[in-house]
Amino acid sequence: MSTSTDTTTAPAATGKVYRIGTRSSRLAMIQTNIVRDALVALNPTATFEITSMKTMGDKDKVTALHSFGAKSLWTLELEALLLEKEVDLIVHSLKDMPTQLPPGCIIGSILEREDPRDALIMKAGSTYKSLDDLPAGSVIGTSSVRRGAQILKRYPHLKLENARGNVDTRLRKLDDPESLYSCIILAAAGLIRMGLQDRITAYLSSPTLLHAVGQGAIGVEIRSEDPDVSELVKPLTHIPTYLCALSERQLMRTLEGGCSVPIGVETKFLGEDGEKGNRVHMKASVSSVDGTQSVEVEDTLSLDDESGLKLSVTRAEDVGRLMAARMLEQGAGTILDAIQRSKDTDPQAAKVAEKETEVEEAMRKLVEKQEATEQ
Ligand SMILES: NCc1[nH]cc(CCC(=O)O)c1CC(=O)O
Repeated sequence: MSTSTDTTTAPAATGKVYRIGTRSSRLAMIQTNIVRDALVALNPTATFEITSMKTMGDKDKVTALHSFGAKSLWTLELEALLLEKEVDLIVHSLKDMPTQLPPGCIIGSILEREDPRDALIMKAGSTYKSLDDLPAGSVIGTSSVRRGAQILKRYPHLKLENARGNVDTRLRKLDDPESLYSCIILAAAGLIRMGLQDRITAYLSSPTLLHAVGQGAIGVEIRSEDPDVSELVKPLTHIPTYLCALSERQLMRTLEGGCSVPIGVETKFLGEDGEKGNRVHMKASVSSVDGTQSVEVEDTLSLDDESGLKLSVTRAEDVGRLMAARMLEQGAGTILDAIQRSKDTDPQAAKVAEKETEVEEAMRKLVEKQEATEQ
């Protein structure tokens, strides 16, 4: 396994040492530095080391894996390091964290969300300003079924083409005069954090495009049996982001039968509002891959339970579960089943299934090893 370690804080004589795991992409490193800087500020005598690595998602160029959202591509090898105590915490884009974490791993903290919207980026030198301006047949670079499905719904005359690679790579491919792309769509959050906000031509949001579950938030994963690290990272949590993220992740958990589907969301924490109490406003959609069918729901729901307990985590998850149930009542199940079937008959499905089996096998070994060390 190729990892690199960089110690930038001088060890304090009495301080503890914590190791932070991350992917090695530029965005992942920027987000890890945000977490480390916040930890250093709160724990000036502790030392934080960063261990970075390439995950399967960084290495594997099989587009189908990504468009199908094969599980744990970005997280599994890092979770192995966590369970083996090679690192004490992992910094992820929350969007890339599966809704089911391996046994022994939990979310320790969710930091304040950057702008969660998607962003439209025109090719360098383009005079077009919005999706509406693009002539029929223009090519949008995206490998995301969520983005593709929602775009096709409103812009059936536009064409989608896969665009793989990290943010810098995708921008380079877009600007290559030889490339087919008129534009690409990326998360605004990544661009903003990388100082590339100048590249954003337009922000996309409902009704055109609902963002991904967890988009724009940073998640910190820790061992479930590590009260010390749990206490360390807890103060980094931004409560409104945390509650919205829990609702979104529960919605996804309830809808997906293990496969990744075009689910879009927009969630807003409305805060303490006198008699109305703490509420969350959620919009959610699920679309067929070609954009011809979709189910959308929207509501404002209370987070205060009957006992008067404020801001309960359980209630946040209930919101997601309830919204998912409403979507299923309105026929989301038919869309989800069709996606599952197309996944099974896709020529690349065998390759995806093979990779998923590999991931599951690796996960099983990891858990077995973990259980053995606990006995
Ligand atoms: N692996 C894709 C990924 N995961 C997180 C981000 C951006 C940051 C975020 O959404 O939190 C991206 C790139 C993108 O969608 O543009």
